[in-house]
Amino acid sequence: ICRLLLMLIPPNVPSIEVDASDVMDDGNQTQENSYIYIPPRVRTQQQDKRVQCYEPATMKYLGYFPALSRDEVNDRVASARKAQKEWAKSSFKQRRLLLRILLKYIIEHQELICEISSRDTGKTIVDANMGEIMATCEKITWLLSEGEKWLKPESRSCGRATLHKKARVEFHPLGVIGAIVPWNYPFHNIFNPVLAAVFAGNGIVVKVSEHASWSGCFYVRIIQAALAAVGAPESLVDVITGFAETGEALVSSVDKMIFVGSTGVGRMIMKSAAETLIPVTLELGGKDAFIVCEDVDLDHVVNVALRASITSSGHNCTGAERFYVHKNIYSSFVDKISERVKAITVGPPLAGKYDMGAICTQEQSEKLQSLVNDALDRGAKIVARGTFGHLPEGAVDQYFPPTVIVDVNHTMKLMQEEAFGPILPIMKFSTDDEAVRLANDSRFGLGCAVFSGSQRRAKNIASQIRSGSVAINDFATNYLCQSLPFGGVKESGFGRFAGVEGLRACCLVKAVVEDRWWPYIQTKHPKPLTYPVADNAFEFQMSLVEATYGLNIWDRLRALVNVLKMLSEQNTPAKDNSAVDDGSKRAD
Ligand SMILES: NC(=O)c1ccc[n+]([C@@H]2O[C@H](COP(=O)([O-])OP(=O)(O)OC[C@H]3O[C@@H](n4cnc5c(N)ncnc54)[C@H](O)[C@@H]3O)[C@@H](O)[C@H]2O)c1
Repeated sequence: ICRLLLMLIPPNVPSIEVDASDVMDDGNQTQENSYIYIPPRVRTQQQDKRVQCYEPATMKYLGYFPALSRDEVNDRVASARKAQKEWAKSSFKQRRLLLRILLKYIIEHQELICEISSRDTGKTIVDANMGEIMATCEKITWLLSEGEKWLKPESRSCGRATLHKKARVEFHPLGVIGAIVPWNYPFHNIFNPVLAAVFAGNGIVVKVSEHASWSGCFYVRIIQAALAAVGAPESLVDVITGFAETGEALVSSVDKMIFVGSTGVGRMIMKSAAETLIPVTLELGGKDAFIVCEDVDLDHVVNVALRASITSSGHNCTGAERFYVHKNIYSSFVDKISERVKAITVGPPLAGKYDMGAICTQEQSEKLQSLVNDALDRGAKIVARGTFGHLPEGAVDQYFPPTVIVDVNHTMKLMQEEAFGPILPIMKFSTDDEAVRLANDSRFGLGCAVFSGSQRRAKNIASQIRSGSVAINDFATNYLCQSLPFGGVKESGFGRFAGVEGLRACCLVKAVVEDRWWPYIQTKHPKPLTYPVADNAFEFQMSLVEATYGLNIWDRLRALVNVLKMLSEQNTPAKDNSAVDDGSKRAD
């Protein structure tokens, strides 16, 4: 009752001021663009020294940030390390206040956060709100209510040999965590590792993507303002900009790496981490299956399928990328989804009401087209595409409409490689076993969704899919349950970054034992085992093992009697051990 009453009293959470004047001074995309960015045809690299930022939806130039050198990265990590020494002593009360301040700011500034994300990535503000804000608020709320519970020392049972002990696991901060993150959710991708790391008492330095540095450099101001408000050093959390070299420098200077990105780069991160032997969490690509049995409510599933593949222009690691639909409803599913896709409007998200925005990079747009071309060359057919709105001149190549493709099979790259875009390839299946086989025929294993009118049938299929998560009769809702771990298997990576497992993965997990009845009962080595060991030491040890662990009570009792007998006998210490000088002589 007290808890309930307390919930009715709004907590006194201070507000923070974050200067956004420079980021929002020219945010209206309906205005004439005077400065259009033309990205170089070759991929930008570290030697360019600058990370150039532009709006994917309009190609309007946003500015640049430095590509930090190894020394500069080391300096940033050193500052975070210094700050962490202080923060490690903070109470959970102080850490919760930090989270509440952030939550308050986020809720009061949703529009600002979403517009900035939209400008930097090309997604709509509705998608930004769903993917950036909601997921982050869920994480904060979960940490507020359960974070301390999962980081408190946890009692563990003692074994038979250590009945006189108390055992527990303690969760200490690791130090400074490094995170290298992609561009798809620039707000959430920063907040997600930062919240867990800082709540567990760590410092953290996040290397943002070269394709979403502009927003990242604003979002970190929010975190630093909140740190200042709770009296913590601002350098505890930092955001750094650059390309691969900057990322590599980060890997070699931190105590743990959280990498979220492509499988290829994940491999490189693991190699670099081997040098300093730090733990790594690899959250890599996906090619999630979306299985639809014949007994579903088709209209409902079509709605979910569209969100699963088109949200955030399809830039989702757990986006639905392979649709397997039962042969009995295959045609109706294809017809319904095609009709809906044709009505989806695509355009610059801040210039009008569009369902889907731009593709974040031109490179990504080209990759989507090449996957589609490969499929078409091998006999696939496009049955529906979304509708373009008024596309800004100079940014036309940034748009790729949602595309429904049929007659696909697993020889096509489209069914094997991650697309990370709004493409819906649909295949039919005849039996549940076939659906499982098709879903598992992938290098990736991140998420999966299974739909059936029978919950039991859906669960049965889901249990056979080799993936880090599965949503039954829904899509990716596991990500909104922030108590759950998130991560994959196979080429989707390993380690978990959300939930209890993700929070504890930010910790030095320390096993501690101490005497239960100190100082009255302590470990005392039995006489035959004290140095120099007795002649019957091995016999004694064997009896001790049987008396402690034997399966049969009579054998255990017999062994116990033996143990007691040997203890009571005069234990003759092995004589003349010093004579063993050349390794060949044995004591008498
Ligand atoms: N599993 C997940 O949770 C998850 C979530 C979001 C995105 N992703 C994946 O991210 C990918 C898309 O993002 P991306 O194109 O930005 O990925 P990416 O792998 O190209 O880049 C990710 C980050 O790694 C950095 N980087 C590149 N080379 C590096 C190196 N040698 N050493 C250190 N850092 C280096 C980049 O600068 C960037 O910040 C997709 O594969 C997607 O599935 C996974």
